[in-house]
Amino acid sequence: MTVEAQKETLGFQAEVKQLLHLMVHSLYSNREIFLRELISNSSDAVDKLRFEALEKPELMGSDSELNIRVSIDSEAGTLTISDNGIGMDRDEVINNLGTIANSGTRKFLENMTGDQASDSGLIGQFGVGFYSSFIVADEVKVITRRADAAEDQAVMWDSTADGEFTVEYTTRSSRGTDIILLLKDDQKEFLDSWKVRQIISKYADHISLPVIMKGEPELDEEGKETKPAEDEVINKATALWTRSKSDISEDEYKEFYKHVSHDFDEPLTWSHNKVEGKLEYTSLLFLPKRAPFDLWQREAKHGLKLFVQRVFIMDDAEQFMPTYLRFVRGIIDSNDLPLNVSRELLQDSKVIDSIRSASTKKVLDMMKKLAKNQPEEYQAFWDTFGKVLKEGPAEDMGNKEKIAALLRFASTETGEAVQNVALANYIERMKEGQDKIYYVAAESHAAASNSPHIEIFKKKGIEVLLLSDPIDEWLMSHLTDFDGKEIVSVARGALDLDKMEEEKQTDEQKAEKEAGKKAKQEKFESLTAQLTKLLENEASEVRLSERLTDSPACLVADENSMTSQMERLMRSAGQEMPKSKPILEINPDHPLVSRLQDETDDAVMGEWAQLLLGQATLAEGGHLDDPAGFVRRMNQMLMK
Ligand SMILES: Nc1ncnc2c1ncn2[C@@H]1O[C@H](COP(=O)(O)OP(=O)(O)OP(=O)(O)O)[C@@H](O)[C@H]1O
Repeated sequence: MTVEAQKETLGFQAEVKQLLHLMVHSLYSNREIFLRELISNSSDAVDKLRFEALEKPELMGSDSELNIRVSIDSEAGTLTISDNGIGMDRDEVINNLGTIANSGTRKFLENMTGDQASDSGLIGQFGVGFYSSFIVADEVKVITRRADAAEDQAVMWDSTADGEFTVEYTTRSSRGTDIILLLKDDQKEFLDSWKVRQIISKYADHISLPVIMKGEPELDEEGKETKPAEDEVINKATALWTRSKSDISEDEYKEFYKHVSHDFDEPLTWSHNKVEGKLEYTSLLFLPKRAPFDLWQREAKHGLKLFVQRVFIMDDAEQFMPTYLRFVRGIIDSNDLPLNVSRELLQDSKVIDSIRSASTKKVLDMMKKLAKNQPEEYQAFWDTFGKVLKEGPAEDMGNKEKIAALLRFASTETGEAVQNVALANYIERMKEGQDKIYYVAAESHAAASNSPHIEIFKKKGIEVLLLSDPIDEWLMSHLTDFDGKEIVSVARGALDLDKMEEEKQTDEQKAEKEAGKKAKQEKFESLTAQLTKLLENEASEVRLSERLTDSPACLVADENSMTSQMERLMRSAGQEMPKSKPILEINPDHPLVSRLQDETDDAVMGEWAQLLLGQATLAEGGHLDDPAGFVRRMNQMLMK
């Protein structure tokens, strides 16, 4: 059958042009990676073929020796990477090699500033893939025939990266893809067979497919060929995870990570496990160093690569990792799942549940080990992924204690905004008689560390964890204790700090203190009652505070209700929330409050009540319902 070529010229999507330009300029110093990317694509294409051939063996046909071939034509100045994988049809060629399908990547590119220096740093954050060919080539031709194509029908794609590409029909004798690179004048080093071999061993040892090159022919003294060149397999060509751990070098693990994750950077650490017994599977799990650009996008893909008996089944099998570990990359190779397993089947399978639960534990253990043995690396990891890990206690009750041990917080003890205090550190430093872990949550670190709620804690030298990530209140609502110690907000309920001291006190001292407290209560009884009445629409109660030393007033939540910080969060997340009434606590030792004792004018008292409430709201980062009214009252009082 002859097919008309039907040649058409198409423009690259704007983002592709941007990407090409940026890539050629920013990856120049690392240009040999184009070979890694192309071999990686070929390996994926062969994986896809194997998978599709499970159902349709005719796709494999007689050409079942799957491999990748790299060939050099010094005269033509071309380097060609060929595979006998799945191939592409015309539509696939146009979509895959002319646009960027991933909406996350597109959005990411839209955010580029156009400033080469700062954008260069960003480019490594997502896989550069096929387009990296243009770092070394002036022109790239792709000839590809899909495994299910009619007869020898193939497609040729051709571009010089000048904003356009052409596609036309052509022929290819068998299924698969050739990527033909016409090397730039100053990139002829990639025509050197020795150099290319070196790069292949460096980047492709972990790939299970053989990467083949032609060797040199044997010549006699006169230069006549006595034995033709033979095929040589350049890489180790066994799936890395099937090899024994002691055989695999650190560099091989690192390269494998780059292959599965499309990350440019090395991984932080990894865990390679062969599980035998009731279930048989291998897992190889990596913690990345750097957050992927789409860590916070809901639709972002995540999960592990799934293999069944060495056959690639799918990417992004998110069923193997809980959402709070969505940054983990790697593979699972199971011997127990059927080869025709589908995403739907993964949803409810006992095998998946056990692999997921064991792998989750492995990851948590890997983090624990990192925290213990390489605290600096762990800190960097925490700074990058801590906010994600904080989703853990709510999502995974079973591992709550393990996750809690991995959490890090800012604290009054360090005086810094860095989150580097573990709950275990806190417990070690607890005061004699202290049985609770205290925290304050606010909108910013500054608001937390200057919060009136922690004044008494500072005075008594009791450590308070300072929480200011939006997720913190949510986290704490699921993390009510650690290592047998209750975790409590200093902005909720009554404080019982006195109990701590009471143990050391004589009965007389206790009685004296109790009497002092009682006297104060009585002295201020009518004031608190009057204020409670005046603020009946805004506060559930006005009472004397035990937490304040410097500020005149603060708001506290009742033992069972949400703190105002939590309410604000829920509202900003679009939740309808009835406004709950907080308790207003006033400081009997503050001059402003003692002066109020003498106030006789009811109207003035009303203004004072509003001022106290207003400043307590502001001090914890809240918003006033009537800010102009507050300013007016304040100015009035100042003038007096
Ligand atoms: N050798 C090949 N055989 C078949 N399809 C291929 C081949 N090379 C590329 N493709 C197709 O083109 C698509 C785009 O490739 P490209 O390398 O740009 O991105 P990717 O591999 O999807 O991801 P990344 O950019 O992270 O590498 C691939 O997803 C694949 O569908």
